[in-house]
Amino acid sequence: MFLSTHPTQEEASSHVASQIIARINTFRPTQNRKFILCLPTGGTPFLVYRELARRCEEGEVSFEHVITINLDEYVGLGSEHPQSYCHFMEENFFSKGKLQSPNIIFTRPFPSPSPYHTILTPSPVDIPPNQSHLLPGHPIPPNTTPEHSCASYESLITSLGGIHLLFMGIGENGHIGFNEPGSSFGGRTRVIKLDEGTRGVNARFFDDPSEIPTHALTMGIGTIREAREMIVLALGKKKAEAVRRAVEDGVNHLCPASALQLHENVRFVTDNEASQNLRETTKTYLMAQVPAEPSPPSQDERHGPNVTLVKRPNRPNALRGSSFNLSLSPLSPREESHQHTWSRPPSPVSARNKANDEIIAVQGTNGDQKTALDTSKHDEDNEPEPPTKTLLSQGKIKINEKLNVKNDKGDEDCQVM
Ligand SMILES: N[C@@H]1[C@@H](O)[C@H](O)[C@@H](COP(=O)(O)O)O[C@@H]1O
Repeated sequence: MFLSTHPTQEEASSHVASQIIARINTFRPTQNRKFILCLPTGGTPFLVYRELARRCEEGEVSFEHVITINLDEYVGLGSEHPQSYCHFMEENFFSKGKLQSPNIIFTRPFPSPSPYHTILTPSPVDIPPNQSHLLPGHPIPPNTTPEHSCASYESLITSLGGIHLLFMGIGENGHIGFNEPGSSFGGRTRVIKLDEGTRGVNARFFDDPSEIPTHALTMGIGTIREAREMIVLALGKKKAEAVRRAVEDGVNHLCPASALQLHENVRFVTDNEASQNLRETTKTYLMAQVPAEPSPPSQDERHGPNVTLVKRPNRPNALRGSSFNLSLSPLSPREESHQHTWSRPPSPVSARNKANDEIIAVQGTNGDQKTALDTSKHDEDNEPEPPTKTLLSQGKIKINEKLNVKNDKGDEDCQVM
């Protein structure tokens, strides 16, 4: 565990944004080698998202080859609800509040009365919409259950080869994601009943207290701990005791964040207020542990030696660097309400673990829904290529792309419609 403390919330948030950007740029993600980034919601990450969007707009980082996976979601709040985490992500990061209409449909749940009447323009964050994944809080996709959605989310993470960087906050009671005190350290993505304390703390976001959900979907602590690297941001004196318990107390189930003490690559980032309960010796030693930063590639290196840097045009995300075309036909109200990124029951899973890489290949079909995964090897670094293409064919969305994948009969180069 490492610790990085900063005088203000702005400086701590900027540091986290810098860390995320450095990891993405050092990784040098490509179309066939995506960077898998897990993201949180809540009040804490707000400034980080603002900073990431600003620096993306300035060309310091691109999310074109980043896949995002969110930590948690309330049960019962539709994507149009302003307090759903889906809505939060659209408003604060994916589209930065610039929602207009019409024409483009998105494969992630979308906070608009009608998904196909909404377009993002012109967002500085260049992440293609089909590369953002959230747990479906409401409505639960057809022919499935919340438990199935959770199992599917686990399969998704596995199919992507695991999470490279997991960024999250911490609850006042020490929760991570929505893993409340008492949660198993080996827990997987699941439905959880919210602690009354958490509901009380989060009541500040709701006009009507009766709307505060009683349950949530959350990645489990076991799922979280499998991320290769984690950044935990804690801001303000209300988090000081949770930070102290997570960092200085023994590892115990009543403080879920204390499980992170056992992970070898976790960085707590705080402002001075959030670290005020830590002993000076703790700060001294954990801050001394911060590893030297690998120098990220320059912009020229990232874009290749023969490419002239051009500021990205001001046009909708979905049209920017998109690798496939979406053709639309109007959806019935029922279909509209089921446009979830992740909406099918778990596929048959075949897994192979190579060394400690946790790269697992998944292949499966389910009726007309297909999961197509590219499991080809990646030459660079002799690492297996993480599967990068998880495509859902659902409702009236047609995905037209030649894929170098195998279908359930083993045929290669199939077309998913
Ligand atoms: N489920 C979320 C967590 O993901 C978040 O990290 C934590 C802190 O929230 P905040 O940042 O608003 O203090 O609690 C929320 O309820």
